[in-house]
Amino acid sequence: MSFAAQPTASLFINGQHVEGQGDALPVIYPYTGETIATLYEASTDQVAEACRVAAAAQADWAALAPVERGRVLLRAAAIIRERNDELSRLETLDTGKPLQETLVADWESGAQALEFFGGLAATVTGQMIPLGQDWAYTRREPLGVCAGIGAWNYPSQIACWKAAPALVMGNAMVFKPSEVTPLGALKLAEILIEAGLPAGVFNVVQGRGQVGAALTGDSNVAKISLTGSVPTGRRVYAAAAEGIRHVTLELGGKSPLIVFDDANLEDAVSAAINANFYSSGQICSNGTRVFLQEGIRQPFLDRLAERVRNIRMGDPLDPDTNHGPIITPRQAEIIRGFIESGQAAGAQLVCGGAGEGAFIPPTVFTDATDDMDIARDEIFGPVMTTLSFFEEDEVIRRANDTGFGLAAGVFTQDLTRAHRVIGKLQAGTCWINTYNLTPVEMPFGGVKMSGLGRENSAAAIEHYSQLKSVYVGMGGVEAPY
Ligand SMILES: NC(=O)C1=CN([C@@H]2O[C@H](COP(=O)(O)OP(=O)(O)OC[C@H]3O[C@@H](n4cnc5c(N)ncnc54)[C@H](O)[C@@H]3O)[C@@H](O)[C@H]2O)C=CC1
Repeated sequence: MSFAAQPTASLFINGQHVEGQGDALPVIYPYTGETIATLYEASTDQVAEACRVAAAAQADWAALAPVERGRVLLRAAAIIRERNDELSRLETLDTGKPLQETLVADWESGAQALEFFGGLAATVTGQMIPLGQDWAYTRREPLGVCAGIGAWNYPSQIACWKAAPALVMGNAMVFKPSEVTPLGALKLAEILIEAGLPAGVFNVVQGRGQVGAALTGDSNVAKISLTGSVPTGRRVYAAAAEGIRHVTLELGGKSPLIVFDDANLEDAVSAAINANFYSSGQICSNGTRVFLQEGIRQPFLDRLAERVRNIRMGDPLDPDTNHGPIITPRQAEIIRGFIESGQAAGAQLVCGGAGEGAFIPPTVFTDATDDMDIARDEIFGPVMTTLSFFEEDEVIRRANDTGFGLAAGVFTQDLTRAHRVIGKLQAGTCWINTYNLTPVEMPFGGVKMSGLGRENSAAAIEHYSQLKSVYVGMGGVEAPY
């Protein structure tokens, strides 16, 4: 491959590239199955060293004026934009996602987070609380060392979404990307140094689950922010409890997208495509349970099947490709298992199916029922399950009948119904007449099993800081004796 994916070394600690002392971590390009780089996991000692270094660097970083910290992030955002082409190619090699997507959705979204929090830095203030003669004030202070742990579907975006609010509030970070997609975070570390971040404030360790577990349990770590599956979230939460550490959990989902009879058909179909097939369906907030009101059901399915024929599946580096391979053979096998189980349970395929090798085409099921696995479990692949409904109350009840609560969408032209239904849906991130737009200005996160805390927006500031209250005595002090 002409494009060099092999990084200088696997880890980034204290501003230096450092080779990992653990097991090998091959980086496989999902399209060809070719090993494009070999990295090495961090040893337990190296994880501890990264956390120590971060703790040592954090105090001076926190002592800077917020506007100075913000400036570093703004410079990093500018560097990312200058190098977007090169970074997006690397992201495509790391994830297999079409260049058409990575050029606009991955590093660009990361740059927006750095820009947003960089600009917000100087606006974070405390409160002055009058108490008669005395008064109190609050300070919003950093937590210390934050651990970031990422999933493989948006590796660089996830790294930026976690680093930006953490760093701007004066924390240091040790980030562990997914073992499947380790490359982008190393680029972010280099870019932040180039933008003026002091060495040690942002560090990268690599490895599988046990490296994540070591990070989660490190005594220097004050907070863990995980993007991953529910089972991993449960483990991280339990480990965090041991040290009473803060957590943000961005976990999985099985989100409803409800299309009423009066919806704009073309928009609803577009949204359902975006909500199920972008990134080959490997998106946590996807609206994979598409509830269709009986009157719009058939026109919707017909138009969807027609539109899906325009898919261009193939080489992710080809600028015309809009549907890439599945991240790993193992994930493809899991997705195929769900497709088989849907068929065995009696659901009908409108289009798609098992596909071949790394590719699974956009797959749509109809005649599904709420109790089928394809309607209950997160598939994390390009599989849409459509379910029909008649009444508003009925669909709200069925939409909420899940342990997950990440996202939800409603399509209707009836303004009052849109807000009424959204008000009753148990989901952290909702859309009306669109789907899967996650601008940095809007809080993002889930309820129920889909997670805790919020990323993006000013809401994220609260999750990367803590309040100190200061009572100021202005008079004498009385005592009982
Ligand atoms: N809500 C959100 O923002 C998002 C959620 N996700 C969810 O992520 C999942 C897919 O990503 P995967 O990488 O397969 O998830 P995963 O849960 O297998 O792994 C996530 C990360 O956790 C690490 N990890 C594994 N065991 C650990 C442990 N015991 N302690 C600490 N870290 C550990 C992994 O190495 C990886 O870096 C899906 O469920 C998806 O819904 C993905 C993207 C966004």
